Amino acid sequence: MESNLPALVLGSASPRRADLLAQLGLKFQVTAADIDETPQLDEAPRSYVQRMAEEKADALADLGSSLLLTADTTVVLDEVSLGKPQDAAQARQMLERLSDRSHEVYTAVCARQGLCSETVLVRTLVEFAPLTPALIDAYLSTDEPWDKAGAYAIQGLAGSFVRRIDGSVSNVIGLPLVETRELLADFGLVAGLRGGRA
Ligand SMILES: Cc1cn([C@H]2C[C@H](O)[C@@H](COP(=O)(O)OP(=O)(O)OP(=O)(O)O)O2)c(=O)[nH]c1=O
Repeated sequence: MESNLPALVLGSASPRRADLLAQLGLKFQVTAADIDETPQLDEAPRSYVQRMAEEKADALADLGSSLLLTADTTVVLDEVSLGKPQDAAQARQMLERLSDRSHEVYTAVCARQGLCSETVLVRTLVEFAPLTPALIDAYLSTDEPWDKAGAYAIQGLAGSFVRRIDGSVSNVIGLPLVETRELLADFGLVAGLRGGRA
């Protein structure tokens, strides 16, 4: 049976995305797409993440008949994208701005097989509690802010920053599981959901 299924490839260097995709109980291979992630002038964050997910798929165009899955996540505050912090000063500034208010997290997921391509965009609203300077200092002394959009990881210590969340948590971590499962089903790949270890 399994040999009739399309081979699934996750086009991502994010270990979080690989862990989330594994939760669907599907076998897949991982390969990273290296693209220029510079936003275009006046590009809206929603358009930006969709373009990024699709350009990651474009960059891995030679995967033959495999079903390719790529994604991009950004944190949005006042209509402005907060990407990954470049240094500690930028990470601090992001966390100060996120403190005591709500922001949006968008993830775009692109599934592509041959000429067939579908992209979904998922939004989660996250409200942070007030973050004191001491708390931000302590957080910056960990590894967590690095390589994360908005300089935080909801799945780690920053889980205690979150007062309220409206929407998908997996979307914030980098791959919305409901929408990804449904997207893969559109391409005939049904989540395994067998042999769980939880
Ligand atoms: C907000 C938030 C982001 N993140 C991560 C998810 C993504 O890995 C990262 C956003 O960067 P992305 O550019 O979306 O992804 P990536 O560069 O890590 O991987 P690739 O482009 O190869 O797929 O931030 C968390 O892990 N937890 C969080 O709470």
